Amino acid sequence: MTFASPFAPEPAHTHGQAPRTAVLLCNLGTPEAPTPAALRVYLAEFLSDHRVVEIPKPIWWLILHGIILRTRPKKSAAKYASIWRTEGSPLKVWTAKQATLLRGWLGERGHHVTVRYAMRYGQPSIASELDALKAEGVTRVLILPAYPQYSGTTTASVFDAVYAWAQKTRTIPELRFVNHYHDDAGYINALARRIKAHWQDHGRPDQLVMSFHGVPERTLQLGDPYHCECRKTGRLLAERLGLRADQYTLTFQSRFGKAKWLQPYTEPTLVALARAGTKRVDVVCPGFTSDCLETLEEINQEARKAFLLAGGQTFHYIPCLNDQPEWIGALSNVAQQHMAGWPTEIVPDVQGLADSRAAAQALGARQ
Ligand SMILES: C=CC1=C(C)c2cc3[nH]c(cc4nc(cc5[nH]c(cc1n2)c(C)c5CCC(=O)O)C(CCC(=O)O)=C4C)c(C)c3C=C
Ligand SMILES: [Fe+2]
Ligand SMILES: [Fe+2]
Repeated sequence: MTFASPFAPEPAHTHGQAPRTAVLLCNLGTPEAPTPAALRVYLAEFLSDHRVVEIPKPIWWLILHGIILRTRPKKSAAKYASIWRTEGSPLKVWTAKQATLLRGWLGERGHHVTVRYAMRYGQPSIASELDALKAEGVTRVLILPAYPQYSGTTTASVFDAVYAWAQKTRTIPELRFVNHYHDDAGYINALARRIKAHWQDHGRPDQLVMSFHGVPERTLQLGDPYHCECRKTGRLLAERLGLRADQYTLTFQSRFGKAKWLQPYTEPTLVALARAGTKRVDVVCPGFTSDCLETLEEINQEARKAFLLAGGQTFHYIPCLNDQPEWIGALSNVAQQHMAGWPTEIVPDVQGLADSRAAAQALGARQ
């Protein structure tokens, strides 16, 4: 008598194979299309994550399914439609490009490292990409979140998805996790280069606003390091740009729901700056490594409108790091530091491979 195994069957032909290393670049996720139906699927998965919304599950389930998923998909779909590209959602387009460039960057430096990207919500999922890496013979995986600042709502949720996959997997690859790189010199340098290049072409603003995605203020009280890490990124970036404290402002955007979130809020700050007579602001979003809905629509459309309506004269949005070479270099450095001790040269173990194949065949195992 045989029982169904709780672990998915997997090929035995990788037994004895030399270690092979991969980097999995993990980002948030995005809807499949800018339509209410696709938004409903995306938001249902995203907002059901207890890491993202910490309200007790039964109460939240009623609010989510009774109210939010009936109204928000249509509104959000219209916003996504305004930024959608022929190739798809900007977040996915940029993340995919970063993975390709990172693979090339590491390859040119003599490392045989596979690089793939995955999305925490939607496709390609973290589980499907880890399965694909295993099928390619990868035995060591570095999980690299696309978030420089650690937050329980984002970084930890990526890790949850990896652990959930591992719990269903028989042969788990060696895993390493990058928690954060909010103060990495390469990352700060890439941001500074981005901003300086903008100022070379367009002159300087009266005020530089550094806008980070917000989180509920309660997460800070409960010990989440996110607020501190955003502040540190902001301070290091200002130092790198030679800005005085009165030349920049750090704010938090994308508030969701009625609770207090980290302050100051981005849009009210921009309105207050305009009312106080600030003529030109430049807004940069250092916590977002790819342009997405929150930067292209919320900042470059909505916040721009609010600033100009309140009497501001000039609004510049400085794009995210996206495919900037200095940024890809910084990302590759972060990855390499975390792969220390992991050989990244492939040395095929031909005899070991033949032995394990023969042994598996003799037992009738899957090939
Ligand atoms: C409900 C609570 C939310 C928390 C907490 C939150 C934290 C958080 N989010 C990002 C990065 C991104 N968020 C994006 C979109 C987005 N975020 C929320 C809600 C929370 N985020 C929602 C509901 C949405 C979807 C859009 C909408 O309906 O408003 C995106 C953009 C995705 C895209 O497809 O372009 C990013 C990126 C961080 C970094 C963060 C905490 C630190
Ligand atoms: Fe968000
Ligand atoms: Fe702090």
